[in-house]
Amino acid sequence: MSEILTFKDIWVEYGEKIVLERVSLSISEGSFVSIVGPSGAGKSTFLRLALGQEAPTRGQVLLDGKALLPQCDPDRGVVFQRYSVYPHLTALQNVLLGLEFAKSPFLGRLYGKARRDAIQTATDMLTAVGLQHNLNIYPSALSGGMQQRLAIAQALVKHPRVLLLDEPFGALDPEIRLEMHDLILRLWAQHGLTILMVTHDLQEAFKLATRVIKVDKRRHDPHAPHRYGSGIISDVTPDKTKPVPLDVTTLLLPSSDEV
Ligand SMILES: Nc1ncnc2c1ncn2[C@@H]1O[C@H](COP(=O)(O)OP(=O)(O)OP(=O)(O)O)[C@@H](O)[C@H]1O
Repeated sequence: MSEILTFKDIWVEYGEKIVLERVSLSISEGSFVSIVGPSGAGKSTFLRLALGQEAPTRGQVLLDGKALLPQCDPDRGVVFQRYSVYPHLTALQNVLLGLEFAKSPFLGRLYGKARRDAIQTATDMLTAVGLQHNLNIYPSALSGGMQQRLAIAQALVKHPRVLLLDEPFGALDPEIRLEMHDLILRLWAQHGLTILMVTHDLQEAFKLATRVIKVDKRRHDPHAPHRYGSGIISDVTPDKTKPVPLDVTTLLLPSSDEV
């Protein structure tokens, strides 16, 4: 499998605070990578780097071997835990808007056949996530799970190659979470996506991902906690032939060459 995203010796610093240090990682096209780690370890920062929303202080992020442009582009789509969708637009308008801006960046509006085609594409995408009966509903009238389905449709309609998920199921009930797991695995396979997902839920990470990466500090200075940043302390390939063990924390213990 070819590499799609590469992080080369990344450092992220905010003033004196070092958030990430010496992070190097290659992500193969088609993989499902989950990033786990304690709160504040820099997981979302990782996603912002992959999205191009933020540039590293040092090091490089490459997409297909080329430096990432400091902006979002159609190659990457993103879904956050909440507030990914526009509350004043219906489900259909939310998904359509992305297509209109992709095809008509200045006006953000399509006309005639181009608009009819875009409406069909948006409807198909909403059908793929199970929202075909809610096209004209506003997000406030959708359940949390349905809002996340809408956010996924909005991200996928532009056919990104990389889908970035920041705790996408974190606010959902356990039963809805399981439905969303099935949905995301189906879309991952159908669309040939590469997925990078941040989650606090280790069971979720091991169930969904083909690779689980833990970020945490490799070294601590008790007098100056901001002095050292997080790095990759373990990089695990879950065994998909076996059920996820109840206690997966032991699988994420740092290997001696990673500390
Ligand atoms: N723009 C910024 N300026 C200063 N510090 C920042 C900025 N953005 C993030 N940080 C700090 O970087 C650290 C990592 O933040 P990040 O949101 O990436 O962590 P996280 O692992 O995703 O945390 P959580 O699991 O709680 O969401 C935090 O200490 C945060 O306060």
